[in-house]
Amino acid sequence: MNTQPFVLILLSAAQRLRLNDGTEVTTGFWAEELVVPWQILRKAGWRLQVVTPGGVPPLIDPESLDPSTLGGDHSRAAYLCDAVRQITGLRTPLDLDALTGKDLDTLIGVFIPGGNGPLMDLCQAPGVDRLLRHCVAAAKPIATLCHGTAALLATGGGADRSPFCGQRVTCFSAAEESATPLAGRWPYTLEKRLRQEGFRVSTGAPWQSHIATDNFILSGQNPASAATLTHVFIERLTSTPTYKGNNMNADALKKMAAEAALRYIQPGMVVGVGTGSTTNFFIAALGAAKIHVDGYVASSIATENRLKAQGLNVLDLNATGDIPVYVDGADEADPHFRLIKGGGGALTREKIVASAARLFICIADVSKDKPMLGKFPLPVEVIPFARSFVARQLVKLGGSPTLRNGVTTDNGNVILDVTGLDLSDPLRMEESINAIPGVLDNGIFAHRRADVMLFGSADGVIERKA
Ligand SMILES: O=C[C@H](O)[C@H](O)[C@H](O)COP(=O)(O)O
Repeated sequence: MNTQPFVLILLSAAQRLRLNDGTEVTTGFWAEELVVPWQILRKAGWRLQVVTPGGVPPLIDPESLDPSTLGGDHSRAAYLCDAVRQITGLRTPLDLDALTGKDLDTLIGVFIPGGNGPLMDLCQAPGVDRLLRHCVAAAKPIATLCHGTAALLATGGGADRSPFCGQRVTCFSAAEESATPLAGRWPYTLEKRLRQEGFRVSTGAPWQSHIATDNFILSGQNPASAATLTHVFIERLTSTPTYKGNNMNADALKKMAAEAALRYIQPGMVVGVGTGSTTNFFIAALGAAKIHVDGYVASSIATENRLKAQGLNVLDLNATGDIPVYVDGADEADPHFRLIKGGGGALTREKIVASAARLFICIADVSKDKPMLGKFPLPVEVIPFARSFVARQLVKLGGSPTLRNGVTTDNGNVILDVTGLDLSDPLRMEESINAIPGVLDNGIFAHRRADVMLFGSADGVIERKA
C-alpha cells in the first residue's frame, strides 16, 4: 500500500437491512453522504482510501438514488449516480480487518458516511472498534454522518467502556426515522441506542444541517449536514499533530504546482520570483532545471537569498524594465483569478514585481482554490507611525485588525492581519484600504490578478487561464 498519509473512508459492507418485523430490504451506503465528502476532500487534496469489513465492495442504497427521495430531482439523482460511478476505489476496497499497524500509522483521519448499512455491520465489527480506538489514542479525527454514527456502538459493551462515552454526537434522529417509509420497522432507533450507551446525543430540526463536535469525534445528522461536516473535518485534520508531522500532502501538491510552472520559463527571459513555501519549491526546481535565463527578480530578501544559494543570477528590478513572467504563490484564489497574498509578509514587493510582469503564474496547492476571497485574514502593510490610525480606519471598513507580532517587513513596516472584511468586491476593497494614509499596500491582488492558476491536486495539476 502507498505510504502517503490518507483519509480512510469506512463504508458498510451490509447488503440487507433486517427490520424488526422479520422482513429485509436492500441496504448499503447513502450516495450523497459519500459523494459530497469525497468531492470536498479530493478537491482539498487529500488522498482517500475506501475500506469495508472483509474488503467487500459496498452497495449503494437504491433509495438514495431514487428521485422521490431527492424531492423529485431527477437530475440530482443522475448526477449522484454518475459521481458514485467515478469513485473507482469502491470496486476494490481494503479489508478493514487486514489493516496493518503501518496502515493505521499512515492514516490521518476516518470518515464514516451513512446509509442504513452501518446499523447492521459497522455497529458491531471488531475491526471498527480497533480502528476507532487507534484514532483516539493517536489523536486522529473521526467524522460520522447520519447512520454512520452507528459505528461508534462498536466501541462499547463489555468491561472495556467506549472511549466515546459521554461525548457529544449526533445521528439521523428518531424524528427523521419516523418520517421515512421504514417508520416503526427500523431494527433499532439509533438515537435511542446511543443515549443508552452513554453518548450525549444532540439532534436538530429534521432534514436540516446539524453537526456536533467533541474531542476526536465530529458527527453530522443527515445528508444535509455532509458538506459542513466535511469542512469541519478538514479543519480538524490540518490541525492534528499527525498531519503537522507528516505534512507531505500539502507539500507534495505545492511541489507539483511549482514544477508545472517551469514550462513557462524560456531561455533568455527575466523571471520574477515570489515568496513563500510554494515558491521555495519553484526556486528548487529552477536550480535543478538550469534554464539559461537572463536572471531573476526577487520579491523579497528571503527569495533573493534562496536564489543566490542555488547559484542563480539575481537582478535589480530597476535595471530590468518590464519582465516577461512572474511566478508566485497565494493564500487564497477565487474563480476570477483574484488573490489574497501576504501570509509571509512579502505582499508589497510581490505586487510590484507582479505588476511589472506581462504574465503572472500563480502556483498553489488546491486548498487555496476558494469560491470567494475572505476567509484568510487580509495582510495590510502599514508604516509603523500610522499603525493605530490605520487600525481604526480598518475597523470603520468592517474589519478586525490584529498586529502581526514581532514581524518587520523587508521595507521596515508592520503587518496588520484583518478579519471580518466583506470582500465580495475585492477590487473596491483593495482601493479603499490603499486609500488610507499610512497603508503601503494590502494583500488583495484584484487590480493585478493572476493570468494563470496552477493548482496541485490529488488528480494532478489543474491549470486555469484568465
Ligand atoms: O507573503 C507571502 C506570499 O504572499 C506568499 O506567496 C503567500 O503567503 C503564500 O505562501 P505559501 O506558498 O507559503 O502558502
